[in-house]
Amino acid sequence: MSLKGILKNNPLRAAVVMATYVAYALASTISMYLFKYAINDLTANKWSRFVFWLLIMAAGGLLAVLLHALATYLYSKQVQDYFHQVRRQIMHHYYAQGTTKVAAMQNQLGNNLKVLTDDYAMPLLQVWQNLLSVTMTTTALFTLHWSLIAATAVVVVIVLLLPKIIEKQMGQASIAATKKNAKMLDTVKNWFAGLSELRRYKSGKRLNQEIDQSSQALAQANIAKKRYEGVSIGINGLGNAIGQIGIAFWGGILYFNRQVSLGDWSVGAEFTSTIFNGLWSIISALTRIKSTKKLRQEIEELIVPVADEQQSTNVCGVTGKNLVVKYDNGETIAYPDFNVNRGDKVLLVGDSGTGKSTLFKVMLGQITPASGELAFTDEAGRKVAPQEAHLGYIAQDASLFPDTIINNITMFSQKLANRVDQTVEKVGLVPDLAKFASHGETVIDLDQNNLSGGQKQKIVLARAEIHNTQFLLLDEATSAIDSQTTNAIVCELLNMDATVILIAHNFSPELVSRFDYQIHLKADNKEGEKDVN
Ligand SMILES: Nc1ncnc2c1ncn2[C@@H]1O[C@H](COP(=O)(O)OP(=O)(O)OP(=O)(O)O)[C@@H](O)[C@H]1O
Repeated sequence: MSLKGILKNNPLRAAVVMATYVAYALASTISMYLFKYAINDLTANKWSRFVFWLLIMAAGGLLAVLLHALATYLYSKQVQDYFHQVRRQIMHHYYAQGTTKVAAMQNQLGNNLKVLTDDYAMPLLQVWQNLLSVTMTTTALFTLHWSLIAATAVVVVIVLLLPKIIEKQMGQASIAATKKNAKMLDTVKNWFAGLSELRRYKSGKRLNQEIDQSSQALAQANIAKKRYEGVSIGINGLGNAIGQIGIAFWGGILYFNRQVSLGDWSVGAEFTSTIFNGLWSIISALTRIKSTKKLRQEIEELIVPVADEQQSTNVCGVTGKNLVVKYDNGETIAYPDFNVNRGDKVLLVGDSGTGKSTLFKVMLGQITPASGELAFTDEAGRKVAPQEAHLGYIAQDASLFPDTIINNITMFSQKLANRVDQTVEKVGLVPDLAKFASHGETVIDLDQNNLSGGQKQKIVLARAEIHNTQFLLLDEATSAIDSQTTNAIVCELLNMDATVILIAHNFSPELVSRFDYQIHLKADNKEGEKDVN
């Protein structure tokens, strides 16, 4: 996130924007300069010449307004195009990293880019615009009397030093406000995810408390930010006012000593005012730009090109040796050694809390074991590094997307469209689809929740089936499906070539006996054993 990035996004348009602002500054400075002649002609009673100068000034002013509007429009386009790219890169970063931090992502894509538009991109423009008008006005002022420049320079140094007083606090306040905003989004996400439960148990009070707390913290952070902004504006304004009055006074002395004309004095005062307003504007813009430094660094880290998804290899088997997982809270789970071969159908059992889901997380690379070894093998029996292993994972709460049921099964791959009918039959989804007017083309409405838990699970099972996943981990993936359909689905799974490891409770002994063997985790010493059927 940088000025270079904004300019490079469309170099030609950037050049036009800069040039248009130069033309704008030139037009407005010249029309201001002409006022000197208007005043001098007015004091010399030359009425028609006075009107002539005013008309020329009006034309210059109009031209300046048009140029300004055009340049501002083009610059906004430039910035929005750049931010569009940045958003894309951030999304790609999160996708490639496989992040699940939704609130952080929302904050980066929404709030933070808005802050950067207001406090970085627009202030940059403010700096450029005012830099031009200060430079041109200073040159014009020099033509009136050299000492006006010297006096201006003295006051400028004072004006430049003043904002240092508040700069650090401004930056900290800005960061605090963004952090509190992220916290607020997180709280909303975490608590509203369970809204129906909170309503069921009439726990609205607690929800209010939580939202209230983060909302208050955010409000306070925003107030603090505004307070520092206010103080900063006050300090700059004070310097500006002192400067203008001082220079007008000096111009007055020059006029009384007959060193400048009345026209010079009045235009000089106007120029000084432009210089101070311009400097004030540059300083406040720079202060705002500086306050976004950390935020820009954060975004910069998100937009550095990241490698595309890692190449993954289909795996068929897995072995675990002396595996131990340690959670931060000290919870330690030691696993029995296991060796799952290609095509094995394995039931992972054990009491609640013995570490079944944790073992899946280790296999999926979400948790790194404290010790021991986990190794995957591909079709040819070659070892595959865990980070490269391609596994199918089906959890209790199915991941669905707001698109058609068919697209949720094929995961948007047109190549698989011709196998959808056969697949939905295998997972028992046909009677469910018949209930919808648009059948497989029914769009899944994540807000309205137009599918039952069982239907969702069947869709995800169909997804794994149609993609011919060779290694399937199922964590209570049929918990919401009736027992008859579960039996049918499990039988279907057991007939597949794929290696299947399944966690399930309450399977009938008959169904259990169809698996090749069980890996049994035990609670007491967290050491388990393998029971072969
Ligand atoms: N993120 C975590 N931080 C700390 N401890 C955790 C975490 N996740 C799980 N645990 C603990 O690890 C142990 C195993 O949890 P896990 O979810 O793997 O059990 P499980 O056998 O799948 O249970 P269930 O059958 O109830 O789903 C539990 O005691 C749990 O409290």
